[in-house]
Amino acid sequence: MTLKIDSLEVGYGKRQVVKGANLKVEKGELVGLLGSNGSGKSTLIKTIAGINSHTKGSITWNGGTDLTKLARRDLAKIVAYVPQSIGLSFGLDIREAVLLGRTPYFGTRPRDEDWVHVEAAMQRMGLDELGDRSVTELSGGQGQRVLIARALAQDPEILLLDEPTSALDIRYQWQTLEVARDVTRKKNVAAVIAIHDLNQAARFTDRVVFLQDGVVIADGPPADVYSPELIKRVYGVDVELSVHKGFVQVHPLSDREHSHLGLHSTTSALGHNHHPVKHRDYATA
Ligand SMILES: Nc1ncnc2c1ncn2[C@@H]1O[C@H](COP(=O)(O)OP(=O)(O)OP(=O)(O)O)[C@@H](O)[C@H]1O
Repeated sequence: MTLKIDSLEVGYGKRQVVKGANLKVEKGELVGLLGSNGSGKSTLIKTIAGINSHTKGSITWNGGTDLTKLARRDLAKIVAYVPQSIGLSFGLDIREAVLLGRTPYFGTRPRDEDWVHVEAAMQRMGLDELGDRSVTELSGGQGQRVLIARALAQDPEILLLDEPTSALDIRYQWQTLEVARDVTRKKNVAAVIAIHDLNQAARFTDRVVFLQDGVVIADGPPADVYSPELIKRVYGVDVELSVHKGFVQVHPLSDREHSHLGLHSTTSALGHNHHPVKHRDYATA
């Protein structure tokens, strides 16, 4: 089963933002969506989630279901979306806010089964102690964890996470990425995560996709895709790469280090645990 995005075009008014993007995500795969600010990551994710509409191309699931044609309730049984910002409803406690993830499944009243999903999701996100607190009392990071729990309670086939760790402290950043990876694997979910931290993406995702100006310019496992040339092209930053505990890592160079090492060096300066990475070259657009 595959989420397939073909030649997708999305804009705001006359301005095109996603300009013919292609992407495939298999069940059980966590794909990191990378790219500079404004490259179109959120727009792409929101379009898959049915929030933005596209002007051209297609978004299909499982060999032919056109996600853009599904009724909202049916779409919500397949796709869960964790937005960048909080925007939680007033007057709800945390448990009720997480229960919103179950609304596609029940009629007027939640069933026992729905509460089981709610409690499990709250526990996963470390919210079980906070269940009765009002969502209006939460810190930014706690609110973000509620949104992730709501998406987990939804028990989706496709999980879309838009920078879910941006408000979290390091413990919950790692916990969230671990949960995203575990849910993807154990529940066989197709997951896309927009993320800025290249090193966390390398650590937790199966594949990374770089978006530049609304177009996918690189797609593959982080160790194959990351290169100083690509990162310079996307972010305008000189970096060197290393491998730490089996994961490719990116180290931005200061001007001084940069002139010392020379342009586009892949030589690690970080000691025994770090080894230079071979990389592909990408043609400039
Ligand atoms: N609601 C909107 N109306 C008009 N333009 C928008 C809207 N949302 C986003 N844009 C524009 O679309 C472009 C892509 O924005 P988008 O939020 O998709 O980028 P992004 O890659 O997610 O950025 P970031 O890394 O900063 O979150 C930007 O130029 C942005 O100004």
